[in-house]
Amino acid sequence: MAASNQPTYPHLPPKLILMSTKAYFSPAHTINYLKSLLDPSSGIIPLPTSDILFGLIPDFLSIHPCAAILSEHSQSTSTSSKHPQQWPLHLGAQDSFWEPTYGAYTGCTVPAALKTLGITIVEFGHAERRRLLSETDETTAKKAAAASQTGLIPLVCIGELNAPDLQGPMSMAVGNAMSQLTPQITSLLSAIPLHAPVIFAYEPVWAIGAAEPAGVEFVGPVVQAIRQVVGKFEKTRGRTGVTRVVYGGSAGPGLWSGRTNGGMGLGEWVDGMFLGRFAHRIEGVKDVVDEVVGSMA
Ligand SMILES: O=C(CO)COP(=O)(O)O
Repeated sequence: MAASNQPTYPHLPPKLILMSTKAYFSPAHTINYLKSLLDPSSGIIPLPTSDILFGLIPDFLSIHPCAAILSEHSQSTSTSSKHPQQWPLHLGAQDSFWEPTYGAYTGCTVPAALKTLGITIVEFGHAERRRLLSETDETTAKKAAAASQTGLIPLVCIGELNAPDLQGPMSMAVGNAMSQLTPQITSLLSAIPLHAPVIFAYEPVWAIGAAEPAGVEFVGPVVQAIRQVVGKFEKTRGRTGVTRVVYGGSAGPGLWSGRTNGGMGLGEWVDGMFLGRFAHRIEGVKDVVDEVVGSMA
């Protein structure tokens, strides 16, 4: 019987807490940061990994030593499986090339190489890459397709450019955002295998690197509309893969639970959080983890 060349994918739990260090840290800093996350005194690890995916997405130079640390950590704490999916946190990459495997692609990192290190998630289409490197929906979809074909989970950033006008009707604000988000979603879903899992990171471009995240009263209905676009695609095109939607853009402690937002918690709307600057302090990560775990009790 011919071997199936359909890739298998890591389990995608219902809740996700993801952190990207972008290019903020030196490799030595990232290694110390990872060690702090893993240190029992931080009170973060272990998490119930079948319910929550906790993931760190470091820069490319730091990936190899981070993978070695995680592999060693899981060997010292477990007598059973040492598979990367049993590591205390998932390791992601901030990009990969649109060819799935090795070749003459100077300066590129192919998904096959990432997979050998235990990487499970690859981020694509971040607003910073779209702005600084002219990445488009098309290149994002091509890259995500190559990662999907390799059995990695694409984490695809989508977002509208301008802040909404909240003086007018909310339906209009959401509609304006969706006019930019819908093609970002459908071009991506059209490129990956129908059974491939995907994580969409809804990151309103105007809310990245800001003092405050976008308001829950706006993000909630936008995320609902994103899910409708995905649902329609599933119905009309036969998509069966799991889709999760997380929020990023100045996300930090208090947002999930609503503690800092008059009780309106984002946790009711999204499947997870994608942290940037507010993960730089280990205590901030611990706060967010506690909020997510607390909401699942
Ligand atoms: O872009 C982000 C995550 O990808 C969020 O970054 P900030 O939290 O720094 O806004």
